[in-house]
Amino acid sequence: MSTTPNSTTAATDTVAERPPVFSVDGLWKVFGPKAARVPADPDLTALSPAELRSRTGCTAAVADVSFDVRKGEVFVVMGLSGSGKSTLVRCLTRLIEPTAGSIAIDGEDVRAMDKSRLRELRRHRAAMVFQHFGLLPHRTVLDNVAYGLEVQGLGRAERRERAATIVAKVGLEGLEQRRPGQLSGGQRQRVGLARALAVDPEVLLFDEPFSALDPLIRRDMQEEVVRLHREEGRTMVFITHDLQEALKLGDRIALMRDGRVVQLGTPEEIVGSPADDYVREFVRDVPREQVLTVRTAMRPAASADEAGTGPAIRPEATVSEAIEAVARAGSPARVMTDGRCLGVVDASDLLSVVAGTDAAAGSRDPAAGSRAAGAARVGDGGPPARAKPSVGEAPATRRKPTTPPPATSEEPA
Ligand SMILES: Nc1ncnc2c1ncn2[C@@H]1O[C@H](COP(=O)(O)OP(=O)(O)OP(=O)(O)O)[C@@H](O)[C@H]1O
Repeated sequence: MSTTPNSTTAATDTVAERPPVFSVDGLWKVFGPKAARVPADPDLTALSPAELRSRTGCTAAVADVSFDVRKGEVFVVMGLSGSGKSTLVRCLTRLIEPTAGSIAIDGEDVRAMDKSRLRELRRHRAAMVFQHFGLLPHRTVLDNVAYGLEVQGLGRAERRERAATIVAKVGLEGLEQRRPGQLSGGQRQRVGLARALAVDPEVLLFDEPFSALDPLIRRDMQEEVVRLHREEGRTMVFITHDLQEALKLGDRIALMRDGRVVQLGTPEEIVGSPADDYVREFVRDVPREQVLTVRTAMRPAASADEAGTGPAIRPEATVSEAIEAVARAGSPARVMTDGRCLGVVDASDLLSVVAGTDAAAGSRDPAAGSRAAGAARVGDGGPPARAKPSVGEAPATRRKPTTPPPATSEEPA
């Protein structure tokens, strides 16, 4: 099977330049009586959730949401319980029928799909990994993974061979003949993941897959997702209510509140330039130095001497890594790319990022800043602030903030 769905994507491009896989525009899902009148009536759309409920008996679980999920990105939908995450992601494949708005996958109108096209969408193009695994209890691990291939009509020998490859890929080698009841929660989740992967979908949709797992196993699974994404560059949409998980996994995060996307941006944009007080409060306790990059902190070199000496660091290195480099060298560091010095950072620049006293985090980079609020179409405003890792490349600095690689060589690591 092909395990490199994005192998045609140039290794050097950025996520923002890639075509959208999912394109969502003005999407609404309203539960309740005469739901369709809500999106169409400006008087009703202007109401708060509580007012809408008392006036109409309706809940707008998704309210005028627009975004693109781009090829090869991990797109995280984050928000507190009841903010509309599951409803939004279920609308993508019409597991929940939207009330209004448009959804396209690779340009094809999802809302216009007939039953068989929808089945094909869910089976082959956008496979879902659920929190409660959805495994068949009487089947072995191997047969659970092969199940989706059986549904696709593949012969027994071929599907078992393919399933065995995927089982090994998710670290379950040796457990092929066990039944789900004989596995730990983490192992069961791996089977769920393997089953979704087996059909080689263009997009993997994860519905809070790890929230029932204990913290260590959860971290394991997060790393598994990072590894899979690094190796395959598969497009992923990941629901979570956990900010740390969102920051760790997401190339971009859509932060939801009361059915609306209050901000959509890279982890750096969300932490460095919160769109409003709600987001600011949400990210208040995030260690900024582990999320913000030196792009945010750098300033122009004061002299040719400053531009020519000092340790070299990559623009996407975190502030935390830069602190280490500057502390070791005892001098400002140069932010280098392709042998060019983009700027420099000294201890005081870095400290102001940590303290949150830098003028407005992200303001030094014209590409930075929030690009989304409310109903505005989001994510189309050009490249994200942080240099995006290309497909197949590990964005290891952000994802493993506690073990930064040394970043002090002349050739930035
Ligand atoms: N079938 C339904 N009928 C009526 N209201 C619903 C239905 N499903 C969801 N809702 C409401 O829609 C809103 C969004 O629910 P949703 O499950 O999408 O939130 P969520 O962010 O995924 O929450 P959680 O993290 O708890 O799963 C909530 O107010 C919920 O009560």
